[in-house]
Amino acid sequence: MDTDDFADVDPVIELRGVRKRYDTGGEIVEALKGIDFVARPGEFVAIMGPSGSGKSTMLNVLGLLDAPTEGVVLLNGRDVTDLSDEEMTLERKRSIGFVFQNFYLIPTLTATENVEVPTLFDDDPTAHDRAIDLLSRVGLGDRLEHRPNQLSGGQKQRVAIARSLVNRPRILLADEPTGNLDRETGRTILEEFTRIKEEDDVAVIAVTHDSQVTKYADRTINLVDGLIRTEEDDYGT
Ligand SMILES: Nc1ncnc2c1ncn2[C@@H]1O[C@H](COP(=O)(O)OP(=O)(O)OP(=O)(O)O)[C@@H](O)[C@H]1O
Repeated sequence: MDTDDFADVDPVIELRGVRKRYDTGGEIVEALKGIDFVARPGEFVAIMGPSGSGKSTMLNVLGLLDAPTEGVVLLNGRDVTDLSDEEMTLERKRSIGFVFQNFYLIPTLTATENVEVPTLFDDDPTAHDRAIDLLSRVGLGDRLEHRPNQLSGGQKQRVAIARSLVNRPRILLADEPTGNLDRETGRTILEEFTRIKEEDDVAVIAVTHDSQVTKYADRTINLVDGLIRTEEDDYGT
């Protein structure tokens, strides 16, 4: 798909004029200083930038984990900026999956049970089969009953990816997804992201310091001091 094709697709998430200020006991830190950003289904966007430039803050705002101080967040075209915490949690659960650098798997649960965790309160009889299917898709069909300490780093990250997809999100947010992995394992995770965006039409957005990630991304946003400084795409424009 080139940029023009993407321009016809409605954004799944959009930030308009987003500012985020933190008040740390009198000292005001402005982590985001006016961010305009759009992600569409089926694209992979990398967010890079120096330490303290606002990457995690931006990811938290995109993930509805943190509300902007100013500006608007649109999810599937709907303004979700002023929703209550409860509504926000529901929207997050419906539309957004998270993958973190440290995997955050529960050590006492098997791979399948870990993938099922986000569905635990849903009384959804299909969740178990979906968990098995997702684990098979990420190449762990023969590791279903393994616990995290019986899995390699890359396998743990793949369990975390399967878990992030169990509620069929439209957006996958990843915070340093290759940060704790060797280069080759990181590559398999990035190939997984590519497959997910293509097959499931998910928007994948990853914060990273790893230049390998940008090779797989369709676009790379560079944040500097709370602002998008440059944007590069791989569409040849
Ligand atoms: N909860 C918070 N309270 C106060 N200040 C915060 C908070 N979270 C972030 N900040 C500040 O906002 C700025 C941006 O932080 P942020 O974590 O978004 O940067 P980052 O680009 O993700 O950095 P890193 O690459 O080191 O993780 C920094 O100056 C940071 O100190």
